[in-house]
Amino acid sequence: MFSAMADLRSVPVAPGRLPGIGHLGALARGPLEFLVALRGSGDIVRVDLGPKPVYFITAPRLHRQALTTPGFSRGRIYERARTLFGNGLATSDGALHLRQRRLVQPLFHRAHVESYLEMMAAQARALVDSWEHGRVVAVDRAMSDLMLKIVVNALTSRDIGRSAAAEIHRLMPVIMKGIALRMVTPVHPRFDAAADRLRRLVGELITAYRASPGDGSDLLAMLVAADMSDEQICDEVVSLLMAGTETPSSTLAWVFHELARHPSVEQRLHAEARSVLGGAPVTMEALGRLEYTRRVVTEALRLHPTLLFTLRTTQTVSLGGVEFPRGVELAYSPYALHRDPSLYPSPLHFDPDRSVPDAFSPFNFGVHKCVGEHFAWAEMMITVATIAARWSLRSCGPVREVLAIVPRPRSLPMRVVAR
Ligand code: HEM
Repeated sequence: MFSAMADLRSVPVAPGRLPGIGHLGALARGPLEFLVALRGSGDIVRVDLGPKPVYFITAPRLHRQALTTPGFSRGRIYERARTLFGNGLATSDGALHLRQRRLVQPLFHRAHVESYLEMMAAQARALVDSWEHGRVVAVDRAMSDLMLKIVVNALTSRDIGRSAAAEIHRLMPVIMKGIALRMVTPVHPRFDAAADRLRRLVGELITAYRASPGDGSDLLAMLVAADMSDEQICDEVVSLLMAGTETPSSTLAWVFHELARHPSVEQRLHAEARSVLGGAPVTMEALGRLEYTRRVVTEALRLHPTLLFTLRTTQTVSLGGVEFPRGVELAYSPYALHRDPSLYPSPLHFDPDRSVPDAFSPFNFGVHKCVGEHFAWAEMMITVATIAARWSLRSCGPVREVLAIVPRPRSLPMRVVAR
């Protein structure tokens, strides 16, 4: 029968392919540059990274289409992540994912997030109160620590969670540091010990919550009250710790890096933080008035997003005029999509005044859209405004971007200057 669809052989192959190793060499030489350059070869481009080719979606309209059409599962990165972190919302797929999404999503509704604003503001204030004029602080580490504190506090606010919280703070940096290596190696003793301990610790917390449910106001109490096994709750907690710390902390580190390079942006931001917050308690309504702060964070999310997501077809799917049979690997890079000059003129320029197109969605589209989006906006806006109202952070030298799930500054020492 005649089909207007082209088959896989029609998809252009990325330049730099070598016999035997495919594109591994080109990718190793400059992974970020390689991904950004793919769009020059077509809307969908074949990359050979092992025995099976991966088809990279480079056109923003196809990216949205792929995420909102049935026929895709999450692909190889998530399969690997599942063996390490279990079947929580951030890694699960299909019917199990939908069931979990129905249970977890209500916990992140605006109204619930509102109940955490005071805690978020108190944590951000404690950080800025600990700084002194002239001191150099590791802003990347300060942001990771703050974002972890906020998630852990939202998860467990009761006394029985306090000692567990301290240990989670010790374990998470070990896990986050080892994750990239552990994804490609069969063992990693430090990572494995920390991940095991984390699961045991969360298991003990769940037992304590079941024995004494408390007033049910924190996330763990709500998970325990939902219809889930202990193992499933443990997977959800690990999932939230993993998904809920790295991305906002990296985004915030980039915000302060960009502010130091753009004094006029910084001035506007500072003026807004003072006039809107001005010592008043943080409310959703006040966050809504931090319009310029939102633009600054949005621009950091555009320029410094997640590197890569994978997909796999679960049935025959038509995309961009090509017919993909079942079992084909696809991928897309928000990092590359957000640097497409047809959508973002002068894409490397940090410009909070640029207008963003519908295709822009740092929290993604479709069934896996970030469940923590409201939470993330609240904690990031509160952090930026709280710091900006008191301090200016000055650069201490050049900053290198490192390859990671969310490419982040290698280290970000900055000098704290009183305003
Ligand atoms: C700057 C901050 C954040 C960004 C840019 C971000 C981005 C994303 C993106 C792009 C996805 C979709 C992944 C996919 O398609 O497979 C996602 C999913 C998810 N995020 Fe976030 N996220 C952020 C903060 C958070 C926070 C603070 C939490 C929780 C406290 C969170 C929890 C999750 C979870 C559980 C999922 C999986 C949702 C699902 O598959 O149903 N995220 N996030």
